[in-house]
Amino acid sequence: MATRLRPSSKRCAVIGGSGFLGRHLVERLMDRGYTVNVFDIRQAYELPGVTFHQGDLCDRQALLLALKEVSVVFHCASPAPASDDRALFQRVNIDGTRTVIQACHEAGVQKLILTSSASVVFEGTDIKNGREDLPYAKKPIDYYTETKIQQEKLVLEACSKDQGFLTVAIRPHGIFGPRDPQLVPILVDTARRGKMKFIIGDGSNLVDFTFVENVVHGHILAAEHLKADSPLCGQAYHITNDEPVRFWDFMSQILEGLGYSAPRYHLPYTLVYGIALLLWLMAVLLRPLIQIKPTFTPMRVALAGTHHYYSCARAKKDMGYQPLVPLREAIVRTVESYPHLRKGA
Ligand SMILES: NC(=O)C1=CN([C@@H]2O[C@H](COP(=O)(O)OP(=O)(O)OC[C@H]3O[C@@H](n4cnc5c(N)ncnc54)[C@H](OP(=O)(O)O)[C@@H]3O)[C@@H](O)[C@H]2O)C=CC1
Ligand SMILES: CC(C)=CCC[C@@H](C)[C@H]1CC[C@H]2C3=C(CC[C@]12C)[C@@]1(C)CCC(=O)C[C@@H]1CC3
Repeated sequence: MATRLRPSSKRCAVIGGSGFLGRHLVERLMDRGYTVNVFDIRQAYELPGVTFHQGDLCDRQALLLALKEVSVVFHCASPAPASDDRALFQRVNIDGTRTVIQACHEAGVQKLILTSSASVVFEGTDIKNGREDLPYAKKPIDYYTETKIQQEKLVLEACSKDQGFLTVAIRPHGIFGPRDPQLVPILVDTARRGKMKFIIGDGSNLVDFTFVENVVHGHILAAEHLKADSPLCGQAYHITNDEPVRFWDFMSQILEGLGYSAPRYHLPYTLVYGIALLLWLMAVLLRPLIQIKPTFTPMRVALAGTHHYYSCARAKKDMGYQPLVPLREAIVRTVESYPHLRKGA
């Protein structure tokens, strides 16, 4: 058992602090005068004043070193959804999160803020202005999301005012911004391969895309408002840009901003979904012989062709959340941050 030292309320740890969201969070916390420990499986950068602890969050002893004298823990580590590795999702998101909670108890941590996902309620069919009281998806869209559901339940159930251990879950949706290794790079790669010509469905489906700085703002507000007498204890909060946008308009703005053509031709949703399902089945059947990674998975087609946007009224009411960066400015700043992905670069 580690020796308990008195935690300072401005000393925090960011598990997953080398990742896309984690690094933005670390930078903002530093600006706000926090002392930050980063715990991550890799060290991606160096920042004066930040202490790095490299390790696997499933390793309790390694975690304990990073949580010494820490009062607030942000847990935003996860294997990438695209890794499609069931055993890894189970080990890191479920078993690892149990280890994080246990280590927090042992180190005397007072608050745990989990980065969950709005997709925990998404089953591949329309969600319009979804609130946090929607039930968890019975059939989650993929195994990553299934483990995000279990992870969120573990963290919220661990909230105990009696033990002085308070927890809250932030559910962002479609995070984007500078240094994102997913959204813009996938989009540009698809365009460069000549596959961004088609709009799935009629193109009117609304989706939340959330600028990374707004997601960070939601996390810090949650940490600062999480108190024993506050409504945040053991609750989940949607954090979005609060400006649902047509999925295909958003994609087109990013593509055109980087010099690529926007998709123009429409394909029926059911047709594309059916083809994606078929390709996915073939990939599964052929897996022992050859590894195929189709661009059009059923999950991606569902994300691209349905409405999925969420209300953040609860976050506004309980923690005074308002997005700091509007969508238009966020898109411009994102496009400008990827000069190497411009057409012809
Ligand atoms: N990006 C998005 O649109 C959304 C993300 N989220 C959630 O936000 C969080 C952050 O996502 P994002 O920043 O995009 O992801 P990243 O992959 O950029 O960051 C996650 C970080 O966690 C690290 N990590 C993975 N496994 C472990 C482990 N066992 N021990 C320690 N560190 C580990 C990763 O290392 P490595 O890269 O080597 O794996 C990476 O540095 C995640 O929980 C994700 O589920 C929720 C909704 C939307
Ligand atoms: C709102 C939300 C949850 C976004 C998450 C990010 C990714 C899942 C998307 C980022 C780029 C998207 C994309 C497609 C699907 C969803 C993304 C991967 C397509 C593969 C959908 C089918 C196409 O026609 C091409 C798209 C490329 C970009």
